[in-house]
Parts: sequence; structure tokens; C-alpha cells
Amino acid sequence: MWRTTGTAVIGASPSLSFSLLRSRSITCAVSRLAPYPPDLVKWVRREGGFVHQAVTIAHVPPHGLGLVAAHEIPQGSDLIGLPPHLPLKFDDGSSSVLASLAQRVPEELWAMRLGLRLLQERARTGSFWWPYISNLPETYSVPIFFQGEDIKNLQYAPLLHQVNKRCRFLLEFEKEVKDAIANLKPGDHPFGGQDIDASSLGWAMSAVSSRAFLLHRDKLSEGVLNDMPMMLPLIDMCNHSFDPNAKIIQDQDAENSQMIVKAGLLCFLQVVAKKDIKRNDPLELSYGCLSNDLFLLDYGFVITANPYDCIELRYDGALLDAASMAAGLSSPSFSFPAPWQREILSQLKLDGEAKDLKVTLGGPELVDGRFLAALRVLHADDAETVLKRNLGNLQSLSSEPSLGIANEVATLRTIIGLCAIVLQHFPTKIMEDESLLKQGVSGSSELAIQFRIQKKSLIVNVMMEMSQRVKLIQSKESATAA
Ligand SMILES: C[S@@+](CC[C@H](N)C(=O)[O-])C[C@H]1O[C@@H](n2cnc3c(N)ncnc32)[C@H](O)[C@@H]1O
Repeated sequence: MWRTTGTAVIGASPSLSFSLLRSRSITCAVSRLAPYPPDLVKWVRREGGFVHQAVTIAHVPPHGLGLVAAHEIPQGSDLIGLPPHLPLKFDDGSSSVLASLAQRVPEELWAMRLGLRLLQERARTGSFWWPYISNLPETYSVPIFFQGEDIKNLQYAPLLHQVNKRCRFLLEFEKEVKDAIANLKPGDHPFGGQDIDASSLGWAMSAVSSRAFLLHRDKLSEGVLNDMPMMLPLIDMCNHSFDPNAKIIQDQDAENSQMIVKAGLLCFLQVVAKKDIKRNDPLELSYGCLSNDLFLLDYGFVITANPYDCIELRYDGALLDAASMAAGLSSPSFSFPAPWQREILSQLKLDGEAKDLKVTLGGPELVDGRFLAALRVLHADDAETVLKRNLGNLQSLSSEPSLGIANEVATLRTIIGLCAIVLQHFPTKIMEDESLLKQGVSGSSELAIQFRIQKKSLIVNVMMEMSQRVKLIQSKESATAA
């Protein structure tokens, strides 16, 4: 039953630290662990679950497999209901060795904890979950499996940092796992005597991060719902959309012991149609309002024009001085704010002991509120006017120019200047990236290039949006003056 997931190659590129390169191609996303896995729909029904008669598993290029409606399904219909014993959770049957290994996994890499459990079931002969596990993809297109060169090709430091952190963790965790299981008796071995390496750990972590759902498990004593990641067979065949036609419903009523009765079956949770679904439509869920960084890191894909994508910047006075000079503004004061301006920067947590200098551009807000307020304040020279204003209003792009037209234009032009500087720091231009894609590249290179194109497009969009605002403000001003 156990199939090896390839070998880890450390430091695949001379300039980048780590990658868990596999020997297999990552583009073969549809290839499953077993060549002919059992029918998942039949298994779920046999185990007491409910599957709408129109729900089928099909190829949904380029997303791999997905659920598709074989005929029309009206809004509100029950699509899938799972009984409580079908989800794969960490606690079921996990040994003490597994539990102590799980404790060594940092909170942010929670997927690795459930991944240990998945590896345990993957190795167990006759596992109850084999019909589910055998249907899982054999490989994942997440960047921990990219060639070192493709990690570098992402061209975006915050993501490079995350990828390297994950790779480093997996390589260190491999040693911890090997040490923990080295001298165990065969009966105590959590992975049935199988060897575990960074690559198999990476496979399990990616299987979980790309498929698990955080669900309410039980209410703590204070009545607070405790979230727990679970793998939901069949439901996790749904692909992602920001405008999904299906949603997951879980009964949150503890008195009701988290059960829903559907079609005479006792279900732990269910998927229902949010809209009327047409014949051949894919059934889609929303994985959340995530940036492309998270989609790529956890799921191995990138969304074009993702409204939740953003770029992370570090608030830096010298950089902002350069940005306002690039925008043609004279005497910038970002590097040496006046005491009253520093006081406001501290309130915005962009100065002082509790400072958090990470700011963002893009996403629904377009410009990070704290950052926008700081720019407005630092372009102002009259403390009295600024101190009369509400700090909340200063953080909003939608409000009227709160510190006057000249201040607003200078603020927006500084953002445009900053965007120009950030764009210049990317080693390639969008046009070059697009022509590379046209030439044809490997699956991981394509993802890396798509990712950086999206980051650059986002910056261009912010620049365009800011320029439009400048024009609008100036035209309003000249109309008033006329
Ligand atoms: C929960 S699984 C969905 C089932 C999966 N397509 C399969 O073949 O098993 C999530 C994975 O599906 C793919 N996927 C889902 N939604 C996608 C989307 N909107 N664009 C690209 N790939 C998507 C990605 O490979 C992702 O890691």
C-alpha cells in the first residue's frame, strides 16, 4: 500500500537555501496514490454518508479532479453529508509517539500535525481510510517542491522566506522523526516500519494544507467553539472559487451533539447548493479570502487578478523620501519626522517600542490604512490641523481629502513613486515574464512566473488607481476655482 514519495534534495540551487525537490514531475497533478483507486462516492455512501445523485467526480482541467453536476441541481439542495466517523482528524487512534512528535510542530505549521496522522494511515495495512487516501494526489505543486531556481524565480522576498522556513523545518523534523522511531518495536512503530523523510513529510503537510478544513470540534467549558482541522473525504474534491455555488454547513449546537439528519442519515456536516447549479457545472467551495502567497504556499496555485492579493512592504522613512522624490515632490520629511508626527506614528504603531513596520499595498483596502495615515501626516506641516482630525478617518482611502487637496495629492503621488521603486526592484518586467510563459516552461516555473506577474500587476493597478484619484482631485479643484 505504501508508495515512496521521492527523495529530498537539499540546496538545489547554489543561491537558495532549501528545496525538497522530488524525483517525479510536479505537473502530473491528477496522478493518484493508487493507479486505480476505489470509487470514493460509493465508499462514502456505503459508510452511511449522503451524496446527491447528480454529484460526480470528473477531470476539471486545469484544476485536477473536481466534483461536477451530472444534471441540474436546485439551490438549497443537499449535496454531500458525512457521518462523524469519515473525517480524518488527529486524535483518532494516534499513538503517544505521534502525539509527542506533533507537539514539536510549530502552531503555524498545523498541517504537519494532521499530516503525521495521514502518514500513519497511509502506512497502515488495511486502513479504514485507504479508499480515501488512495484517491489523494501523488504529488503537489506547492513551492517546497520547486527547483531551487524556481523558488528564486518567485522574485518576492516574503514568500521566499516562507518557503525556505518550511523547507528548513521539514529537513529538521525529518531528523526528529527518525530519532523518535529509530528503536521502536515493530508493533509500536507509528508508520508500520516505513522510512519517513523530508519529502514524505512534505507530501503529507501539503496534502493536509491543500485539503483540510477547519471545523468546530467541540465547545470548550466557556462555550467557545474549538476549531479543529479535518480531512473531509469527497468534500475535499471541490475546487475553489471566490463566487462558490456550494457551502459547508456544520451544526454548531452542542446540545444537538453536532449532528444533522439528512435524507434519514445522521450527518456530522454537509455541503449544500448555494445557487441553482447547471448541468456540467463544477461544484465549488470558497477556501477563503486568501492572498496568492497563501494559495501558492498551501494549495499550489495562483489566482489571476485575485482581489485579496497584496504586497508586503516594510515602512521605511528613507525609502519613502526616495519615493516622494521619484514622484517629483520637494523636501520630503519621512526620515526626520517632527516630534508631533512621531507621536502619531507611534499611535499607528509605525514608531516606538510596539512598532510593527509591515504594511501592505493591494487587497480590498488598496493602501494599508496605517500607512496611508502616516503618509498624510508626514506630508502635513500644520500640527494643529492634523491633531483635530480623527485618526480613523486619516486611515481611510474612501474619505474626502481630510488634510486638504495639496496634502492628498502629495500622499497619492508618494504611493505612485513607491510603486515605481518597488517595480524596479523586480529583476524582470511583466512583458519579459509573459514572453517566457509563451516559450513554454516547466510546471513549477510557470507557477513562479504567474505568481510574480500577479504581484507586479497588482502594483501597476495601485499606481493606476492612485493616478486616477490625483486626476479626479485636481479636476474637482480646477472646477471649483473656475
Ligand atoms: C481540495 S483540493 C480539490 C481537489 C483537487 N482538484 C484534486 O484533484 O484532488 C485542492 C486542490 O485543487 C486544485 N485547485 C482547487 N481550486 C483551484 C483553482 N481555483 N485554481 C487552480 N487549482 C485549484 C489545487 O491543486 C488545490 O491544491
